[in-house]
Amino acid sequence: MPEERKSYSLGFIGAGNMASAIMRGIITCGIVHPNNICAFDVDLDKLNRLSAELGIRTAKDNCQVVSNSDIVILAVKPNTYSKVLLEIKDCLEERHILISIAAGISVDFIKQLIGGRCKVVRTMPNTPALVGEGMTALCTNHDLSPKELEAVKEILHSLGKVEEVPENLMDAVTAVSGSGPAYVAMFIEAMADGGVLAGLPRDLAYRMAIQTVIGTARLLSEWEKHPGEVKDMVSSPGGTTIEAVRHLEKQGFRGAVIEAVNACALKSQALGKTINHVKDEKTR
Ligand SMILES: NC(=O)C1=CN([C@@H]2O[C@H](COP(=O)(O)OP(=O)(O)OC[C@H]3O[C@@H](n4cnc5c(N)ncnc54)[C@H](OP(=O)(O)O)[C@@H]3O)[C@@H](O)[C@H]2O)C=CC1
Ligand SMILES: O=C(O)[C@@H]1CCC=N1
Repeated sequence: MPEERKSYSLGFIGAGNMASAIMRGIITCGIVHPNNICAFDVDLDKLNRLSAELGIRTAKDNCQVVSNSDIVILAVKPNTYSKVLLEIKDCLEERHILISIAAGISVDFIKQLIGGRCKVVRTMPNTPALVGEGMTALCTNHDLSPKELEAVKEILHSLGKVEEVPENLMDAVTAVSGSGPAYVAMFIEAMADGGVLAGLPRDLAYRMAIQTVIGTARLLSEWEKHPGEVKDMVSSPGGTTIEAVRHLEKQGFRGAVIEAVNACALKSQALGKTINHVKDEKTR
């Protein structure tokens, strides 16, 4: 549907896991043509493979990504942000919108490094963007014009659901939706392992565990049920489920998840502090 495609061009600095998930989401949804997507990655093999697969353009360096784009997504690891921002600073113009997807990095930090040369938006996407079921948090931002905000939201909506949150919640968001796919995948793996222990063939155990998570998530989302209500619906008195629930409680299942999410949020916070510290040293 070319008529629905937008005229803005998108640039990616870094073409790793999250960049490729976002690109695939956007291209599948059809809102930006691959010809209007340009990327650079220091790992040229990775960049060229992705370009061959998705039909996106490649740049010779990060500055060329910026010059070729209206909206630039910074998809490198948080500890590479300072280096890349200093590298692209002089290529940035007022027309550019820089989208950060990094854990722990604040809008202020980015703006300071680039000397406020363009608008900056902080987001936290997640990998289910690959299949259009992403959850992206977007920081409330008063910098952007309504039209610019609409363009950014359109890109994020093509990846799945979007929630606007104040920036002070971004570490918690990272801990729930940003990193969450890893915990859910571990749960599915463990559930399938349990199934194999009980005699199921491996592939059948995975299919059943995956569909059970998809189905339960849809039930919670579409019927707006409380999770405890769904647990109660499944647990017959003296039955099989309550036996499993008892074991999960005994092994500290919920406590382990709560502690893991909290540790992740603290790590995101600490990451931000360390990086700000490094930046202070550099610019002193
Ligand atoms: N993975 C996830 O699920 C999520 C990640 N994020 C955020 O996304 C960002 C990227 O993470 P992720 O995709 O997992 O990381 P990856 O390591 O998969 O991707 C980063 C890519 O950037 C490349 N790179 C390193 N230095 C430069 C440079 N100077 N210029 C251009 N490219 C460079 C890396 O190459 P090389 O490997 O050779 O160093 C790598 O290919 C992070 O900030 C993370 O916090 C946010 C939400 C979810
Ligand atoms: O593990 C990380 O640091 C990134 C941030 C959110 C998901 N992955």
